[in-house]
Amino acid sequence: MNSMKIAIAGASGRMGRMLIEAVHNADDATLAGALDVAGTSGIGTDAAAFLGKPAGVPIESDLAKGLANAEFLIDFTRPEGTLTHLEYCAAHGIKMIIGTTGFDEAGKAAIAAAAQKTAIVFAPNMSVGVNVTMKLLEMAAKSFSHGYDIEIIEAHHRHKVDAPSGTAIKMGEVIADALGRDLKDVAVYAREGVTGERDPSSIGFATIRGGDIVGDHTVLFAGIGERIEITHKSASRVTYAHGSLRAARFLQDRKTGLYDMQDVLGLR
Ligand SMILES: NC(=O)C1=CN([C@@H]2O[C@H](COP(=O)(O)OP(=O)(O)OC[C@H]3O[C@@H](n4cnc5c(N)ncnc54)[C@H](OP(=O)(O)O)[C@@H]3O)[C@@H](O)[C@H]2O)C=CC1
Ligand SMILES: O=C(O)C1=N[C@H](C(=O)O)C[C@H](O)C1
Repeated sequence: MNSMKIAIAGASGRMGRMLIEAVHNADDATLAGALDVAGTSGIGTDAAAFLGKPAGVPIESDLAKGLANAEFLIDFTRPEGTLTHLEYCAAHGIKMIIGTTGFDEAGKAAIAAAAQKTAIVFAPNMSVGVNVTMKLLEMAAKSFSHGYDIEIIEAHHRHKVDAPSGTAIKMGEVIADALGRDLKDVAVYAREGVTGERDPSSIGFATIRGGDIVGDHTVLFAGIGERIEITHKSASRVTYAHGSLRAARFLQDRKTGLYDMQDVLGLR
């Protein structure tokens, strides 16, 4: 069996460390590189030192050095970092698993363009549970298409920098698609002051940030006399790391193309 040679971007980050541990524990993967931002304290240190099991892989800021031995890059960083890595990976045929959230339309278009040169899985949430929840939401949205107000509530840790979460936005898109609406037309991201009555076609978002919440998402379908809540709660980031490794396995025999976790998990 060929071991997948995987590099990790954002190696010192919350997800970066979780991914390094997951690669270390996987029978079919080898840590082949690690990237982080120039000038940060981890540069030059062993990427797996925090596990007490050095891997002989230094954290690099130079992409040519950090990706010299890599077939895959798993990237959970920030949009500007991912887009820099994307250009290099597309030029060198390195497959990407992108978990970063917070891209604007131009960033998403750049990822789609790069997927003509290399194979990419791009998803705001790599957990099996969230991706199955997306299917439940599609079914629920069709059933509750009239008479039910739809609100998406998400909660994350105090360090999260983007809002609403990429997962919440994706849930909104899935629901809007199922209802034949365009999320851009119906999303309400904030309410304050005299807002007027709720537009029945709108999809509302509410964001909570606090403590060490890993990631909670609830979609509320509120009708007259009843309400339905579909909730997913992450208790550990390990599910995102394991999903990322499934995505790498899925890309093994693909050279180009843009995929998401629905493709990886056979849920489409
Ligand atoms: N798809 C999914 O399943 C999941 C997605 N995420 C997303 O992953 C991303 C990272 O989350 P998390 O690990 O919690 O964040 P962290 O802030 O803990 O880690 C981010 C890492 O990326 C590095 N980084 C920051 N800016 C750049 C840049 N411009 N270029 C290269 N590297 C950079 C950081 O370095 P430094 O510390 O030096 O700034 C850090 O090492 C977020 O967008 C989050 O929403 C998170 C969990 C699951
Ligand atoms: O930043 C996080 O932590 C998470 N981000 C992703 C998102 O924005 O949806 C996925 C998960 O909820 C954790």
